[in-house]
Amino acid sequence: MDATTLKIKAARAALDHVENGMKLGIGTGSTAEEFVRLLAERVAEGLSVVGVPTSERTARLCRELSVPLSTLDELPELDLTVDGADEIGPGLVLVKGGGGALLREKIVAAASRRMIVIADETKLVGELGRFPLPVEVNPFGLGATRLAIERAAGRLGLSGTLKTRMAGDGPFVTDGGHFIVDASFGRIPEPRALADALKEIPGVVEHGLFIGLADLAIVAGTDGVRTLDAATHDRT
Ligand SMILES: O=C[C@H](O)[C@H](O)[C@H](O)COP(=O)(O)O
Repeated sequence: MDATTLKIKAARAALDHVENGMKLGIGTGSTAEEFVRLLAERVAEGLSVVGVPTSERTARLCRELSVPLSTLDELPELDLTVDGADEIGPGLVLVKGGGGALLREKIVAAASRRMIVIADETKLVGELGRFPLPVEVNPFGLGATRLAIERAAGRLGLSGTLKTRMAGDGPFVTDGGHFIVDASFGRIPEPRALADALKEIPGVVEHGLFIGLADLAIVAGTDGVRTLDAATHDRT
């Protein structure tokens, strides 16, 4: 079974949690886009929902497919956010931001009563950190911020390459006008400690560690679709 088929299976299972009248946070990335496509089919059949997109890319797709959109200014509290992830670790701690949308994704997830993460089984890991951790930074003082990230990680026993994400000839620029530093630590045994340390650096706008935000993970594999609960990170 190819990755796209698995992403569609996870997205379809998430749709079962969507109810008429819901205010939805809508994630970013290839898996979230499968969810948008399926959601659009249901909307065309009469389902009434309104979505808050987590990126301009997702907003464009929603508009193309006639999924009604709003903003967190109009709807500051959402019922459910459905989004993908780059890694899903124990306790449903996530690494996100491979598509550069982590800041809006985190704001939207935090404004939602529930967050469901959807993924194919390759995203499930025993320990986070194989996927480089995206850190969104202010362009001002980039060099100093990179050094501060390196030192903060070092104090936690972490080392690795930091790369400013590029898009063509220049740095990749997020929807919020920031840069992304991808930090390849290889392993993140203490996500909370790293998250706290990163948040103390003034140039860091946000990081891709999502802790205590996901309630449920729907993970599709060749053996079927599993639902993992945040409390147990186990089959429910
Ligand atoms: O910034 C992007 C997001 O965090 C995505 O949800 C994440 O990168 C997973 O994307 P995909 O479903 O394409 O693997």
